[in-house]
Amino acid sequence: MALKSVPVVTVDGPSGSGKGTICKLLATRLGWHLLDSGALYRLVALASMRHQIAVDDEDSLTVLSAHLDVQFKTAAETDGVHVVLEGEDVTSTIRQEEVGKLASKVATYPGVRQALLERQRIFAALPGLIADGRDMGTVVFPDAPLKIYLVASAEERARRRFLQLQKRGADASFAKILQDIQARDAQDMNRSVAPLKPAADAVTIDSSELDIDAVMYEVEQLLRERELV
Ligand SMILES: Nc1ncnc2c1ncn2[C@@H]1O[C@H](COP(=O)(O)OP(=O)(O)OP(=O)(O)O)[C@@H](O)[C@H]1O
Ligand SMILES: Nc1ccn([C@H]2C[C@H](O)[C@@H](COP(=O)(O)O)O2)c(=O)n1
Repeated sequence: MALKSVPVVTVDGPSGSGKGTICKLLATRLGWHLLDSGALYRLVALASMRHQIAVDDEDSLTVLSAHLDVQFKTAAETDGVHVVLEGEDVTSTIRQEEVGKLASKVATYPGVRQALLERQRIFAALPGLIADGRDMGTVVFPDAPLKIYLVASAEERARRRFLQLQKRGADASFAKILQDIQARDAQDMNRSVAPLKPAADAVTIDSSELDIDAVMYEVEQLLRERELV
């Protein structure tokens, strides 16, 4: 009897384009698994801070990535997935801006990326996987039947982050957020290994002028066209 292959939908794109939002909604609607690959790079960054590993010590960062003690806990009684690093719940800590910036830096190292590759691939399980990241369609799941490249202008992404921070009551400067987004784009797009770029067979969706429902509508159309639902 032939084994049933696992359908994977990849969603790649720059920071703040809405990947996380769309992937969570899709995974919930379809009842599929969800891979937040950025969380893995953020975990390496956080663990390196805690173990005082220098940001330029690629060898130690590679060893750290290969032995990362992490659990993703989904419990019916909790709200979504909880990320546990070395026994401690770090779900909100890994979302901090400084952790994201360091994640983008450690993600430039080939050894770190290689160490995390298999950890990402094992998320592919029936009934299907929604994979959120920068290299899901190009490197991690090159055979995925649907690849989406979600973009939005840097100004619109900065506006969304600004609103998000304002809602949380955080002090935020639009100019600084825009500058950080542009710096992160440059680092993620220009690294030599697995840079952020659309896969040759990806469908690009520009969400600059689309709300979340409109993006979901386009994605669900694509799922139907590819007979994935
Ligand atoms: N189409 C949209 N229209 C308006 N706001 C949006 C849209 N998509 C996402 N947002 C909002 O933009 C913010 C960033 O979205 P999200 O965290 O999903 O982006 P992301 O691409 O996953 O970013 P990162 O890669 O940095 O984790 C959130 O506040 C989200 O609610
Ligand atoms: N597949 C991935 C996912 C993430 N990264 C790096 C680059 C990002 O700037 C950083 C944080 O990601 P986020 O949580 O903001 O999506 O991690 C990567 O290189 N490859």
